[in-house]
Amino acid sequence: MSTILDRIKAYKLEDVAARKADRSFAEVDTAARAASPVRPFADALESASATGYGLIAEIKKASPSKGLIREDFSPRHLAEAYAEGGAACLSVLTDGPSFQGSDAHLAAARDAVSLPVLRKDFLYDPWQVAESRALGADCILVIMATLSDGQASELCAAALDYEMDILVEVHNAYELDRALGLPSRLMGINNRNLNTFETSLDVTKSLASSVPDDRILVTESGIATASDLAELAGYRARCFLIGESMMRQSDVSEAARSLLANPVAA
Ligand SMILES: O=P(O)(O)OC[C@@H](O)[C@@H](O)c1c[nH]c2ccccc12
Repeated sequence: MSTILDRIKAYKLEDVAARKADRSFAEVDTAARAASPVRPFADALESASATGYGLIAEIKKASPSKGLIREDFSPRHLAEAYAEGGAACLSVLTDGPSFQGSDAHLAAARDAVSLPVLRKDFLYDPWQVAESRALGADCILVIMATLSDGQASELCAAALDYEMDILVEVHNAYELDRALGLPSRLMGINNRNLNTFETSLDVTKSLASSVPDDRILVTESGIATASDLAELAGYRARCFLIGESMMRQSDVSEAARSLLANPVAA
């Protein structure tokens, strides 16, 4: 049976082939090298989480499991509101078919603020890393659940060549073990299984102790309340990637601010 992730991968590979046919690597690489300078993503999380929490606030309109999440959707205004609420970094969905995202959302959000930005999409080909940088992205996502070790290494090498940061994302011990061979400072534990879209904070609780101390642990998905953050902080997570629960509130500044208000001591 094909899973949600299988379906996404199938259309994404077609989409990438079409984009590559349209624009040579040389062209996109030139645009990447001329783009607005990289903003340090991992550094921003490291410094925010030294005393408080490091929040990666996500701009996401819809998802495959929930459908439309937020009607009133201006990436520029949302970026400003998140920055004002204390987010350290932004994450912007650029996938259209499943998340109603777009490349323009990322460009608009990044242009509105000075925060570093993660391109939240499904990357398979170094060409997409160049494209991400050309759009202004400061960090890419490397999803172990959908990549071979070789593909993951290639994506990381391309990101490092542009001096971008890399958020490697894992969901189980096997993926974590593979991810530890990659040159990334950021280790994301996705609480959501991308094949079934089932979400449980227990995923972070069970994997966190296997993440070496020299990696910045980021817990991702399904996080809704200040007590979720406090509970996960008990498993040494101090950086949080949060979308839906804030996107569902009318005042996203206040949503971010209240999650960050009372961090447990580091
Ligand atoms: O909206 P949530 O449950 O707070 O989750 C945010 C983020 O972790 C989630 O959007 C995500 C994590 N990894 C992904 C990979 C692809 C698409 C989306 C994601």
